[in-house]
Amino acid sequence: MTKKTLVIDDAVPYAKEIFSHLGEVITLPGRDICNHHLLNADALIVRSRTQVNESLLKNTAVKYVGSTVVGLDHIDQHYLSTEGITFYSAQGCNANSVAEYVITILFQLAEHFGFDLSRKTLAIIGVGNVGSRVYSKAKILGIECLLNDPPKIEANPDLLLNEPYTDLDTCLKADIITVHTPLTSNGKHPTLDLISAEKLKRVEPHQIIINAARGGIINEAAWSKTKTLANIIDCWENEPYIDKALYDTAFIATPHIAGHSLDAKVAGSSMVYGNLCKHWQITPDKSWQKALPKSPEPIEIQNLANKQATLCQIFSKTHNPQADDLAIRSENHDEVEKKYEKFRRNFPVYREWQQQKVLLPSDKNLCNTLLSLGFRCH
Ligand SMILES: NC(=O)C1=CN([C@@H]2O[C@H](COP(=O)(O)OP(=O)(O)OC[C@H]3O[C@@H](n4cnc5c(N)ncnc54)[C@H](O)[C@@H]3O)[C@@H](O)[C@H]2O)C=CC1
Ligand SMILES: O=C(O)C(=O)[C@H](O)COP(=O)(O)O
Repeated sequence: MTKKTLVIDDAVPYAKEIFSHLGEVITLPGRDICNHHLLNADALIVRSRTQVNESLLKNTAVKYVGSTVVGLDHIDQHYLSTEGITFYSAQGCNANSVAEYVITILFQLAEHFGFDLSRKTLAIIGVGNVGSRVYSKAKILGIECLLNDPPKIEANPDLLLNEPYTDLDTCLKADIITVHTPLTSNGKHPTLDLISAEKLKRVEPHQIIINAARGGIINEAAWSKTKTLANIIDCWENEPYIDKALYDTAFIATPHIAGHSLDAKVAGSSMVYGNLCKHWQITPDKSWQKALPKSPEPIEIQNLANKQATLCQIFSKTHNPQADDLAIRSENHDEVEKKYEKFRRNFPVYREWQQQKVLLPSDKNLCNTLLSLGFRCH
């Protein structure tokens, strides 16, 4: 059997450890992968920075494309299927990471502005892998939610009976609005400009808007002119050349890192690896898992005034999006754009809640909440 060649985005962690037993592994920055690198490649494994389309793949040997992330807007799936190229993407791999980012920020906002989250409504638009995890965590934390997901309701109308699904306009009246849809411009429920300039006119100054899904779902030009209590932006149009006016409005602006926990990245790689082994009918080799780091040191907490403050402290110790904001923040916008990709390519390692142990004083209620959220308590 001839040795296979795999071209892999160098931001795929443990690419060599995981994939080398399948063939020769060539790693390249995702944005730099070009047609000529793929002429003799059997498989291409990407994250979100490689546009996978005809101009990339024409006349190459590639017969398998794996994406270790979730968004599909950079993949021309129609082209892949007409050319008989197998495609797999690691759906759900980073859902916990994004949900933890959103929940941490909600607690940071509550502490900063001095409000009680249990008195606010949270609208979740797009209730798939990420949105449903935001919902389940918010429920555990006593936050009232509204949900919007027309494709999901069409497939399963019974959801309306038991869950707080409603229309988009009602969701847009919630205190906090967070979007978790894909970016799509076709089909029955396109999301490009879903929260349009017209819809943003009805947003009021006490509201909070979060976009950790994709730039373009919320109309950026209109959003930057909309008065809100806080804007949280992780995903932007034209990354890394992000809109200065919108950036200047952000309470927290991060460079598309909500899904960047180590656990999410490794899950993405591992899912693609499992699928490729199946596709090539090769028995998977799990020895790469020895290369993974151990769980982090336990989190020690101080007794704070109330449960919300204590949870904010714990969440922020697992991963603090405000530090990611500071890492790229500058008065000089050109500087922000320069730092944007550099920071995400050298992103500090952090672990999800399921890997975290909290050293707690004897507070049963707090401990039960943390256990329900996936933490371990000691
Ligand atoms: N910031 C980051 O690092 C990350 C961002 N993402 C983005 O978040 C998006 C969501 O991720 P997942 O939950 O894993 O995807 P998913 O496919 O599991 O869920 C998306 C949900 O949105 C719903 N939806 C589609 N069109 C809609 C519309 N017009 N209105 C309301 N709902 C609609 C779908 O029915 C589905 O339930 C991804 O497509 C990706 O663009 C995902 C992971 C990491
Ligand atoms: O899964 C997705 O979709 C995302 O947005 C990823 O978190 C993006 O990760 P990168 O490939 O851009 O590091």
